[in-house]
Amino acid sequence: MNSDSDSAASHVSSTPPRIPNPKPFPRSEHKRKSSPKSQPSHPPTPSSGDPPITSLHGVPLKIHRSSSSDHHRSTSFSTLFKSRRPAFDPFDLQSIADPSPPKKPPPPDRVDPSKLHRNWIPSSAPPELPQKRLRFSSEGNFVRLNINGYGRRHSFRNGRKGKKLLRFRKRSGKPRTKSTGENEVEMGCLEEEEEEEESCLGDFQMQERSSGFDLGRIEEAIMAAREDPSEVNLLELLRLVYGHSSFRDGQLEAIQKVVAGESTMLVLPTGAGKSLCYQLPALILPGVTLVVSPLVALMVDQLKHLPSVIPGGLLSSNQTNEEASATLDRLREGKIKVLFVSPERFLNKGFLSVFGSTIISFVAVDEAHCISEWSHNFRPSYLRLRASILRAKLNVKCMLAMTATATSKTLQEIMHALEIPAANLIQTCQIRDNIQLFVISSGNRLKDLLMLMKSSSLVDKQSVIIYCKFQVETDMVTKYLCDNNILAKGYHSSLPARDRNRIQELFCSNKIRVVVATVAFGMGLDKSDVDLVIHYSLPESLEEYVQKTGRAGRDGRLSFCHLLLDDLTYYKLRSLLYSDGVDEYAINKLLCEIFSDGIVQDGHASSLVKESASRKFDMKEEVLLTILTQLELGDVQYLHLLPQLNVTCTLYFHKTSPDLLSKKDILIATIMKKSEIKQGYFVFDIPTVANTVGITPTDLLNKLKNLKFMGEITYDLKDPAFCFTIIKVPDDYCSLTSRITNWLSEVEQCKVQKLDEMFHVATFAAKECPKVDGCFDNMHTPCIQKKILDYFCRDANAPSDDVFTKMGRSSPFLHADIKVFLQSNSHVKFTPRAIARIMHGIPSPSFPSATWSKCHFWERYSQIDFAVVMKAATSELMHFDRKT
Ligand SMILES: Nc1ncnc2c1ncn2[C@@H]1O[C@H](COP(=O)(O)OP(=O)(O)OP(=O)(O)O)[C@@H](O)[C@H]1O
Repeated sequence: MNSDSDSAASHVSSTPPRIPNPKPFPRSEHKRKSSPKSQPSHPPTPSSGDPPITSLHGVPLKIHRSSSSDHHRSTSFSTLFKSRRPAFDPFDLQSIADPSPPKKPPPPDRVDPSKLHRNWIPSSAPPELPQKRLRFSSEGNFVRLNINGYGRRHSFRNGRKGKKLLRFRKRSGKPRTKSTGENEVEMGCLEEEEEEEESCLGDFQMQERSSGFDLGRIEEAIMAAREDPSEVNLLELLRLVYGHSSFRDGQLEAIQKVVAGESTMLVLPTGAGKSLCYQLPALILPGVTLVVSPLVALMVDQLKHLPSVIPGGLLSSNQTNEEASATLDRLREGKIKVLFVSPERFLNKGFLSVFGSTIISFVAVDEAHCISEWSHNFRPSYLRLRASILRAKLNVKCMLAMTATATSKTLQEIMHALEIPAANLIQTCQIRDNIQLFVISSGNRLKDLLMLMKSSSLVDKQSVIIYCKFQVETDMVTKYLCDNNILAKGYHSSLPARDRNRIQELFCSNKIRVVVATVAFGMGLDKSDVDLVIHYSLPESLEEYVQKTGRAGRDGRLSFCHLLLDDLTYYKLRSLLYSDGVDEYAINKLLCEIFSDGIVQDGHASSLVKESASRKFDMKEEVLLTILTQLELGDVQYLHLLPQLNVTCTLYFHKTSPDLLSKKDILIATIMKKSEIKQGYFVFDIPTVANTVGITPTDLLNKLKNLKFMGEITYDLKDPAFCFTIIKVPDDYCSLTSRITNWLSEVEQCKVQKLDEMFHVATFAAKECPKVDGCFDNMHTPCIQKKILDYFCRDANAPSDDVFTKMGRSSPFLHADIKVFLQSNSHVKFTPRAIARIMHGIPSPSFPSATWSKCHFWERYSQIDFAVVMKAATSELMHFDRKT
């Protein structure tokens, strides 16, 4: 069964698996075709279009640049914008929404770039014209005011700020070219860049004139707030940059703390304005601000919505080398003030070293609950975000952790990891009081949904999101509504990015009224007037419930959230929570494989091919990654994770014969020695060859890329793998195994408990609420809010109550059925967990649903507690005699 998710790397995420390979920069066909990433399938010919790549401290970079002006052009916004421009087709959106013949649009490539937001992500969405947005209209080149405290700058025609700018520069500790007349001297030194720069300045001044805004005032306000972050000074900056007249709850306090360099924990409800709390300090403080975000889509969205006076950039694992190196170039040139990074980036030594002497003013951790395994959405890669690590590697002293939903236990863990003092917790109520909460106990959710949508109180709601758990459900509900004359669009992560963007755009511009979506919809969605959210499926935790209901009423108007409660969904979700569990013996086997060499060899790279390891140990790839991350970041560091790679390489020679080339190149000689010949081609394992030559697998790949660029070779890569180097071999495998097993099972238990609590709250509202104190009919805002408050504020260290569960504790036929199942599959080796999964209808890597869902017992015991089925399976396996 397909489910959507916001996570690729969290087996402990209560949200389903992430959008497969989300593309931060969907590009035009033209560009895609010429992408160096697309490998020819059979023996490919060398492509002269591929740029030569090398690495700087492990960060892939282009090596060939014809001149510094070329270089500048390749990284400037306007060039990036122009090069991606053809992909954008704003009028296509129009044509969908508006059946009347479209007015003839101006050709896309003639759209005036000066009207585009500098943080606009080309081709992912149409450019928003400045006058349509709340943002201040001084879109453009504010970076040239040198608010970063480093980099080049211009003398402005308004002739302001020369002295202050000079002072920033001294503070940032960057070398200067000359001690006097700095602006003129620097511009003189950079003649080749002058032309481009001047034209940008022209755009900038044109915008400045058209907006009638004096940018000097922003700069003055920044200076004033930097020197004295008083409410008055910060309000002035807020007004100038955002046009808002006051701070919302929690914002001022958070901003003041961060500007003062104090690490802060900020818990504000969805849509309450958390972004502002890192954007304003980023603008005020000298240096770069890193914003860590779990999702590429979220980063892209946040980058797009950065006010243009805050130049931003993005680095994620899914970027092409060109995109990453363009961003790094801009970073080095001081053209980035806020850099969005995925947590995986902290794996990469090259990434860490790229900052060099750049000051990082603070690190903002968005969706900070992902740090805690007790949250509803833990991500192993967030384990890297520890104050000690950030301090040691990046000299970062101040952290801002932000989340919309976290229990006391989760908060405690985040604050511990990021060393945030208890006094610096800023928290407001996690659910906004303009949302009315309804629960309907439903025997037939489809019918009830239709009745709801046609009810007189909801029929006029203009903006509706219906959340489903599974993609198939999304499609089915959409069709049902359409068949019943309610126009709706389905949205899930399997839709092409272009369609997803289009639906989101049309929804945001009120051209689609109803979207039926999985959790993939809503990440970073900043639509203020959603007036109805319907949970077609039970959320997996109160955190998820709060987060999704928070999509409604962001404009403060009264909005409505309905939950359709049915027991079958609860059973299904509860079963699925057991799909990540692992047995102690499987972890032991995995550890033996990871440490199979038994010794530590400096810099020696090992790998674990994801698919085969996953099948061999019957563990999902996400679980494997979690265990590896624990081995890196637990109490003892056993290994160091390297970037993930495709490790099997098939080589094709083109210009020079293999023998001749191997005489000239030691790498080719080693490859030939270490290769197997398959169908006449050399096939080798990248880490093995890299270890023999004494380089890292990433460096080896870069060398191959160079040879490819020279036309000597082409190659195919396959077998995605986790790569790592061993730092320490465990002294005691048994205790390490049991520690990891216990930890994973506690995490699993925690997730089950969260679902039980959600179900309990919904069931109470639907069936037990005495309907006093404001609750009536299906409206249960008071009682649900009270329970949510209890849940989030519960003492972190108090033993958790045994939450009521509806799961059956026994069944008269369970043992007999397991016996029959074992007899009819006597040729297969089962573990108790594997049997229990089949009885609950949960697929696993070794027992996929394609094979096992045909079995008579598949899902038969999904209403009996998983632990009970597993216990019965253990007992039957012990007594099972394969010969009978
Ligand atoms: N002080 C303010 N006054 C008026 N509007 C504000 C203020 N602060 C933020 N906003 C607006 O509130 C909206 C939501 O802000 P933002 O996206 O930062 O919320 P968020 O808390 O990050 O939400 P989410 O949890 O969904 O990411 C934005 O449109 C923003 O412009």
